[in-house]
Amino acid sequence: MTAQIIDGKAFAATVRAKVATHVARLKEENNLTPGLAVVLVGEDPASQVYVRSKGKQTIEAGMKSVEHRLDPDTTEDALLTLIKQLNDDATIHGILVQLPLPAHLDEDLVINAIDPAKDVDGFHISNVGLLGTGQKSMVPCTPLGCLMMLRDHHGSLSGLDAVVIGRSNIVGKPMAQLLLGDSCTVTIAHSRTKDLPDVVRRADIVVAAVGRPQMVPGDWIKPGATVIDVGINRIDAEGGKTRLVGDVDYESCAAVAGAITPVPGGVGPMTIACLLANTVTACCRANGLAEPKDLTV
Ligand SMILES: NC(=O)C1=CN([C@@H]2O[C@H](COP(=O)(O)OP(=O)(O)OC[C@H]3O[C@@H](n4cnc5c(N)ncnc54)[C@H](OP(=O)(O)O)[C@@H]3O)[C@@H](O)[C@H]2O)C=CC1
Ligand SMILES: Nc1nc(=O)c2c([nH]1)NC[C@@H]1CN(c3ccc(C(=O)N[C@@H](CCC(=O)O)C(=O)O)cc3)C=[N+]21
Repeated sequence: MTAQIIDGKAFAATVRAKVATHVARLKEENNLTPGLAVVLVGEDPASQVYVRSKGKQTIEAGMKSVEHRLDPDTTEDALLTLIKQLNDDATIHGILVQLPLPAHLDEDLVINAIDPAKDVDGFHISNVGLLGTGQKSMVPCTPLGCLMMLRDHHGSLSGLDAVVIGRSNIVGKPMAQLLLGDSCTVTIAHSRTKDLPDVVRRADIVVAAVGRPQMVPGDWIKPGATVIDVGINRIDAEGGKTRLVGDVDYESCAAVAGAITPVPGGVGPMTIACLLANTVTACCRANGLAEPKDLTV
């Protein structure tokens, strides 16, 4: 079997077009412009690329984009002061602090200082708790993008066996919550999991969020399964160049899977589209307006 390619890049473009429609409507009817602030501490080159493309796509959707690039040695107090300013700024509806932060900054403390209503990443403890109990929250962008592609491909996910490889707070755990919410039977695997190949072989849905280039080979995949590759890894390529690969070995997995997301062009673009969608949702909630129903389902 050769897997169907799930085109995250094209899907994300349709989400961004809907976002742009809602942004235009908010401007026209309510004189509102959704605003997103991105905070980057330090000079990690990969992070700078993400921040640039988030900023560009935010503006293309008609929204306000604000970027704060801070020195790598920024103090916790200075960062918390900036977050308070953004919390108090009525023109800013979404705040994203790029992770990971430099080691001298307490990530939990910083994330939990963001107003949960503006926490478009969905990482604040209050949003994590709401998601875990099935209540309305801000849903983390990467898992949300994965869920949208899965629902689009499968229709119902009810009763399917899903394995999430990785248990980070930003991808693995919220991904598992969303799959459980859609009535999958969910297994969360991690670095201590026994017999990972056997665990993965049982899955109808495999979500790989490990951070290890091409770690999952095709012979771990049940024939016909759906493979969602969250990994973004830059590896050396021929001619002294580099290229992006995921956490699964694309060629061998695509030969057995029923469907697979590519890297690049899969989960990454959906993450940014969901970030814009969450910002529109936050803007509507902040102004007591009905929130769009067609953005993230
Ligand atoms: N496309 C996108 O939009 C995004 C992509 N990413 C990418 O997704 C990947 C994962 O990111 P993130 O969740 O932040 O990473 P983390 O490093 O925070 O978590 C990695 C997880 O993988 C597990 N793991 C590591 N090695 C193994 C192994 N050999 N076998 C099984 N499990 C293992 C770890 O287990 P343990 O807990 O036991 O250590 C951990 O739970 C990265 O490539 C990252 O770049 C991340 C965010 C967004
Ligand atoms: N608070 C926070 N929220 C995040 O959502 C967050 C973060 N911190 N830290 C870093 C990770 C990583 N991440 C990506 C988003 C989009 C692409 C993306 O669009 N990738 C393109 C390729 C980009 C390229 O060519 O470099 C693709 O996969 O097609 C990748 C990675 C969000 N993250």
